[in-house]
Amino acid sequence: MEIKYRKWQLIRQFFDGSKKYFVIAVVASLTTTALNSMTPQIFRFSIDSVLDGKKYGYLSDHLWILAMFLVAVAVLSGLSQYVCRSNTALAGETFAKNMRDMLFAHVQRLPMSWHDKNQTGDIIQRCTSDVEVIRNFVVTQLLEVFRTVFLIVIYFSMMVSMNPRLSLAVLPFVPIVVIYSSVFYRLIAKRFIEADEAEGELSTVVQENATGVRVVRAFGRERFEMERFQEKNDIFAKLWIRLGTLSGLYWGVGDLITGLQVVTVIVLGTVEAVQGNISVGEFVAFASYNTTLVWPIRGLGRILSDMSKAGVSFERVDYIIRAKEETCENEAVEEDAALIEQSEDYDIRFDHVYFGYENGKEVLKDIDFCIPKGCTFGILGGTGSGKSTIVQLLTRLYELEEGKGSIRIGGKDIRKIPLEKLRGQVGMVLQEPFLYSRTIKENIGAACGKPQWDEIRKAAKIASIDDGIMSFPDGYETLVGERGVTLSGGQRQRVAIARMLLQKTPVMVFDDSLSAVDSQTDAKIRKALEKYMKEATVILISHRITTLMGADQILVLNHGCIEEMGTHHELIKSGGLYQQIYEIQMSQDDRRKVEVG
Ligand SMILES: Nc1ncnc2c1ncn2[C@@H]1O[C@H](COP(=O)(O)OP(=O)(O)OP(=O)(O)O)[C@@H](O)[C@H]1O
Repeated sequence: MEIKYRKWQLIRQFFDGSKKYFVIAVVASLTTTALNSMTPQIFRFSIDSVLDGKKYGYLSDHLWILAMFLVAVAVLSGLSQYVCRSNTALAGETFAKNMRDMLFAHVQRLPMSWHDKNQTGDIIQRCTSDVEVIRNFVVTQLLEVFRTVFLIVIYFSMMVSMNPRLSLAVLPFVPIVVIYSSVFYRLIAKRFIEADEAEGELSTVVQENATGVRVVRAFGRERFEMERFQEKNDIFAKLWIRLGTLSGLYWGVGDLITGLQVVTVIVLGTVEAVQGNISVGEFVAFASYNTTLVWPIRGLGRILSDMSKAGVSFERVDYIIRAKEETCENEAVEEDAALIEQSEDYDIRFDHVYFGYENGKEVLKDIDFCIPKGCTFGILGGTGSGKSTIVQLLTRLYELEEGKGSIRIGGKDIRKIPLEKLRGQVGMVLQEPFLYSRTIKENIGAACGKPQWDEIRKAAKIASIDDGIMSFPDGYETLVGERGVTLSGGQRQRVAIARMLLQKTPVMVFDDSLSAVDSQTDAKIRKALEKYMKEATVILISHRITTLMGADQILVLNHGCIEEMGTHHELIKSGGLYQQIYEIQMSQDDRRKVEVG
């Protein structure tokens, strides 16, 4: 009950701003139906007047009045049809726009753990084709339901007024067709779910191949990917063929029932006419109402079957909407937000932190350290040791469970800091940074409101990418991505560093973000950064000891546990894991150069 109410609330929200168009469309549609119902009556009067010149007195002598009526009905019907269609389009598009806006805003706020579980292709499909199915049903088909019910009532009243007995013969066909349609609807609903899911899987394969085209080519996986696509495509096609066969059966049986309805009226109507219980004009009008009724009743079946599609699509959209946004829990009190903004103290403290992703495996165990404000803190560790997880927890991309330790910035538990404020304090450059398909200038300024041109240039210079950008014919206006130039891994990382520098956050995280540049450029960037970030707390994650050795403190992670911590010299002296990695990474000559330097 509560779920139904929630869904109803949701539909009402989608209807915001489009209700009046919908109401106008319904009124116009009913007006058209009422006007069209007059046409058979005009035929009836005309035919009976021709056959019996005295039947309708004055009207029988002036048939041109009926002709004028016919023209007036046609004009008014055309007008109301126009009003109906234009308002249906307005209602539909406003409704769909609301849905898309709401979905997009919600997806933006869903936690990383939700994104990990859901495939991009499937999310896209839910936000596009499913929205379209719902729009079509709620606006176009719901309108059709109103029109059909009104049509059945009004046409049937006309038929009863002309010949109740003949009307009784038609009556049983209405529930038969409606019941038959709803049984079909139940039958087909499950098949639609399967077909929709198959479409989602197909979209995912296409999306993965489009984004990972380089990997596919580099590993010669075209054949494998084609087979994978064909397999999904086969399943998809088979499901739709099955649906098509079922629909064919539905329409075939439906045709038979409605054919019987028409035949019944013609046979019984002829008998009634011969017996003089119905005039020829009335019989023609009756047959006309009956034939017109057949299709809308049949259409009800189609709407009901589309209802199953819309129901499935609504479920799929609601799956996204009901997912909890990341700000829902632990929403902070405003005072805490103000405190963190005013605070001069940005010490970062991990207090006995334990963490595992949703698959259950514990990734971090008893992580306990403190980074004093203004410090440069290095994190070294093998692949999968949990380095990125540490910084993802710091920015609450993943939430720490209650009782599994705490993380504090400036003495405030990060769960008590509103996400926007927290992420406004911690800038981050990832190992594989994402760049938008926009110009380089826009990419660098993306994290900042309205950056000045000289600030953009300065950030690019510190990140050692200014020369590279200026070497492109369009300089900073060069488009990046699918429609523009393809930047190398190192160039992308440096553009992302410049973007983060513009944010001017008190805490800066470099998550293996110099991995794709050579050692010399790495050193050059670090030197420029040192000068720039005097006040900032810097967290450097790297596999490369040369990147980290200048840090004030270095934490060595091993399988999610802190192995050791200290300055470069302390760690070398201790003869532990750090020293072993150092030995492996440095040749004798390198070591001498570094140590002397
Ligand atoms: N979103 C996720 N869902 C489930 N497991 C994850 C997720 N992200 C990382 N892991 C797992 O957590 C562990 C630590 O990953 P993490 O990315 O923190 O390691 P890392 O030290 O940064 O590795 P690398 O140096 O290769 O980037 C790995 O075993 C990884 O498979």
